[in-house]
Amino acid sequence: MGSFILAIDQGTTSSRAIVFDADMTVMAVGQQEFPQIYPASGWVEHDPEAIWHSVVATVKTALKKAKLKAADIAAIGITNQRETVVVWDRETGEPIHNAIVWQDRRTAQMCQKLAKAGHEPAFAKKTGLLLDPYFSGTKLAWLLDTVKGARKRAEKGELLAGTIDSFLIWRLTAGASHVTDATNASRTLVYNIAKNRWDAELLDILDIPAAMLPQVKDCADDFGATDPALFGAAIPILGVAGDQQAATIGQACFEPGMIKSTYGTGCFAVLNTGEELVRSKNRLLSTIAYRLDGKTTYALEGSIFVAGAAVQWLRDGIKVIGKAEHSGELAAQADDGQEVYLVPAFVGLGAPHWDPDARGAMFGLTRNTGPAEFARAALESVAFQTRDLLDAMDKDAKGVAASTVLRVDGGMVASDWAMQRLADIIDAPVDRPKILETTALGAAWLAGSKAGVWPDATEFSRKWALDRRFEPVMEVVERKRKVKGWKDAVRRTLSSR
Ligand SMILES: Nc1ncnc2c1ncn2[C@@H]1O[C@H](COP(=O)(O)OP(=O)(O)O)[C@@H](O)[C@H]1O
Ligand SMILES: O=P(O)(O)OC[C@H](O)CO
Repeated sequence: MGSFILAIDQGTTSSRAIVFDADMTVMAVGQQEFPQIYPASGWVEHDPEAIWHSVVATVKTALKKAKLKAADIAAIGITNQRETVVVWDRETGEPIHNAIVWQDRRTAQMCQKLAKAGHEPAFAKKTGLLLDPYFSGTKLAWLLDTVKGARKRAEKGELLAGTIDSFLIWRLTAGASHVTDATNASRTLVYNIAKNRWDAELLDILDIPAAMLPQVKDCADDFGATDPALFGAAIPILGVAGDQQAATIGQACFEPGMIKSTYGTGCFAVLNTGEELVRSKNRLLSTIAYRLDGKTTYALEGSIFVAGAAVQWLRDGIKVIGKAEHSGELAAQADDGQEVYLVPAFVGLGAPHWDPDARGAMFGLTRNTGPAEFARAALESVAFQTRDLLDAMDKDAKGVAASTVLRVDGGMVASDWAMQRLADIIDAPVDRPKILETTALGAAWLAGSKAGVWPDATEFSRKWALDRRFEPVMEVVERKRKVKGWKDAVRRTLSSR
């Protein structure tokens, strides 16, 4: 057996495969973007075949770049965009529909109906989540309601369902393994996080046949082995976690009270609450941080749907920048005298507002407003939203968030300007680690420690290394004025329902 670890990071906009050596150093990266499909306003889909091909291609690229063979890899760790759901045929492995992506709002009405019927408390108590279209449950119900004959076929055991990890493992193992891990299960709206099992009552409410769901495993576990025909030899899959939980692990947030915030397409702040399942009174999510050796560690999570996506909008939507990395430079040129706010509710608002019907808005525009003010407003919106999450966490977890440094990662943290503004707005230090592939690192640690080639959590935590700390420098008066302006902008953007 080799000593290298391969992480597959299947994200919202691209798939990545990363080879790490036994010292946890990145040796090679394969990356491929795939198309986003927007069939209607607020709808977002992915072609599961495009995802599958991108994963196989990036694994091959990473192995080639690292000059390694499949037999050199000790284990694979998989991490993935969460909540996105696929239904496929057990015999052929073919999906019956495109994957419905976490950002998709098509089940907003279904969620409203369920809430009106009085079901929200049961969902919240058992899953730690809210009745929002974000989660997999109502998306799966929609597929069963909409694709002809799907529910009957699912009842007969002909169709299987799963989040992206589950679909990939099914394909990687040539149909030998229909499994998922506890973190991915905790995002489905039908998994009881206190009892650690699929919940019969919730499945019944959504009319989802239990037979189509995967077996739920620990995050470091035996998930099956890859079909030798794919990469030349069978490789064991020993680690799986949803990408935000994998980033929590990769940032070594193993102690209660530690927080990481990841800035990819969206932004997800996760606070480790230890073995205690903390219930939020401020509309945050209770979720599973990880489950190791049968022991569950819980977290409070704040989920923002648009972070790096606001930078993509600057680049692809209004075309004021040519590349994402130009956004900070442009924002730095903005006129201090103009107070321009962007509330990027392009797909509604997530925590703590949970308003699927809100849509984006800008405030404070004048004749002088130009590209620089748009760029600053987009980057600042990410900082303001993070502040809202940390405020909510602080209330739920009794002052813990206020006393903690924020560990950050994800594509957007490459921007020094955005990170400095984040520290200024949240009024706390922001730590950027040396390894920015934190999500992949977390998945690799799960697989590597299970395979016995990587160290335990304590040693892994010791190796976490700081690249740069951003300290807040903004004047108190300016921060207060800006935060007040933001709150006002959000109030005016929320839908009236
Ligand atoms: N230098 C930068 N400044 C600001 N935003 C950036 C920068 N580089 C990348 N981004 C943003 O980061 C996001 C990509 O991050 P990534 O972690 O790869 O996301 P995902 O896993 O959601 O696909 C994109 O939305 C992009 O606009
Ligand atoms: O693909 P990312 O990094 O934007 O993460 C997506 C989240 O898992 C959605 O919950």
